[in-house]
Amino acid sequence: MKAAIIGGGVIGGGWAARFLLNGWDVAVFDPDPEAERKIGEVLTNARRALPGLYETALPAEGQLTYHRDLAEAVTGADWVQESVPERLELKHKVFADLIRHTPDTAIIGSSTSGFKPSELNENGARAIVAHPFNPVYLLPLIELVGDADTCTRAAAILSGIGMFPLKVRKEIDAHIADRFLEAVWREALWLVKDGIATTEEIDEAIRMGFGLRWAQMGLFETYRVAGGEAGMKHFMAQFGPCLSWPWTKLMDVPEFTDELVDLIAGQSDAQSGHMSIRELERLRDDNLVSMLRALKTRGAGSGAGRVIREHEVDLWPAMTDAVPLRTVTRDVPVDWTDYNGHMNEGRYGQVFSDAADRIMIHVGADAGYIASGLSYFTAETNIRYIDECHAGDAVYVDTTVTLGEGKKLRLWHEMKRAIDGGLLATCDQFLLHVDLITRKSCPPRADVEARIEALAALHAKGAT
Ligand SMILES: NC(=O)C1=CN([C@@H]2O[C@H](COP(=O)(O)OP(=O)(O)OC[C@H]3O[C@@H](n4cnc5c(N)ncnc54)[C@H](O)[C@@H]3O)[C@@H](O)[C@H]2O)C=CC1
Ligand SMILES: C[N+](C)(C)CC(=O)CC(=O)[O-]
Repeated sequence: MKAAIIGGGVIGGGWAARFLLNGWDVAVFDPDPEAERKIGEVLTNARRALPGLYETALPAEGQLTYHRDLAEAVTGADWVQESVPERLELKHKVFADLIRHTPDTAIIGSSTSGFKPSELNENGARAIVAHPFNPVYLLPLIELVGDADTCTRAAAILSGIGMFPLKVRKEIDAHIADRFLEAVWREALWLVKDGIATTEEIDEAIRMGFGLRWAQMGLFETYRVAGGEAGMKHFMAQFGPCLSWPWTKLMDVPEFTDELVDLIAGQSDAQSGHMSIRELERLRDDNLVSMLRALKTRGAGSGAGRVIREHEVDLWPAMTDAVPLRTVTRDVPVDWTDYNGHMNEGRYGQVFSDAADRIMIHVGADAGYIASGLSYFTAETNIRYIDECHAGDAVYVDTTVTLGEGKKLRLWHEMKRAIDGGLLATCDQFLLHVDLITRKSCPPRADVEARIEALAALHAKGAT
């Protein structure tokens, strides 16, 4: 599959990374001579962050090309994403070119933050709004607005690259999410202009409190809980009247005078000017990866964590009866490294535990089997740490079944670096089959026992 990225700035660069790291070929058209360097830097950050969201490897990267000619960039494209600056006349000019050269089968998406499809298509273009959020390679939300059939096709494609398509029912200026962002931005500008708070104090008010709530429950679920046992009706009765008290400046927007711009830019420099934009991006990405990974862990996942869990299901490679078995292929996430600058020892246990889980699934001791009250417990592990590995390293685990006899299962795992096959760690792991009700060891179900014994016999014969 091929994506053409028209405009490779902050958002176009993020789109290029999202498609490329999900295995698409990407062609970029941007007249800025600096575009290639900027996209290269965005890609370096994306490669470090995105694969770490998953417990298994993403597809092999596609091919990235840069083009001086728009027609060449869109040739053979399945998706064309316009991300030029937010000026309607510029978008119209770009669409006029795109309509002439884009294959009829390709979807044309616009990253516009606020224009409606009817405005974008005034001159006969056929674009839909596909509005992403920065950083496009990490945040799943994508607002789709426009022709219903095209949006349905678009949603399937975007789900396939790990995004969360939200179809907007009716076109409206600034779609859904930017209506909120504008409201918050407007209030924040007033608070700075009126000398009530600095940029830093406003950021603290968000990140120390409601910002954390919003990432996992949104607005309405959070307020339902805030209504206590009496719920949403009580919450609305108590806080509804505040809307007409002066708790908000409503639609009144402060004028962007030079004085206000200098005030805000100056405070922002004092707050964050000690870090470069790329450093701030890496800090943001590391925090987002940690938060998104945390949101994956409960049940089927919460909020954006659920989207990553669902995407991951399609990424697991099928397992065959090879000897040894390739049980893990993954990248080391940024939050797995410690003060020594390498993967923490505890995480090796996680990797080998994941490898054992894959063996269990392979022999039929899967989620249904566990729900039936049977499982395996690890009774002993002996890990040897042989070489260091770091955030972003691609690694894999090869596993041999060294014993499969009744309730006893013994596994030998070798964790290796993907780039050169270098041995990173080994693990000798002994597991016992258990009854989850009595919490005592017991023989496996006959079919699982037969699979384990067959695997052990095959592995005893040696590598295929
Ligand atoms: N920056 C943000 O936070 C977000 C921006 N957006 C939307 O994404 C779009 C792009 O915004 P940014 O990436 O922030 O802007 P940007 O200024 O970072 O990048 C725009 C890029 O378009 C290129 N460009 C200009 N004219 C062009 C042309 N005729 N053909 C091809 N490329 C051209 C520029 O050289 C530049 O690299 C806008 O519609 C914006 O509303 C959407 C979500 C978030
Ligand atoms: C500021 N903005 C309107 C361009 C923001 C967006 O459109 C989405 C985002 O990433 O915040």
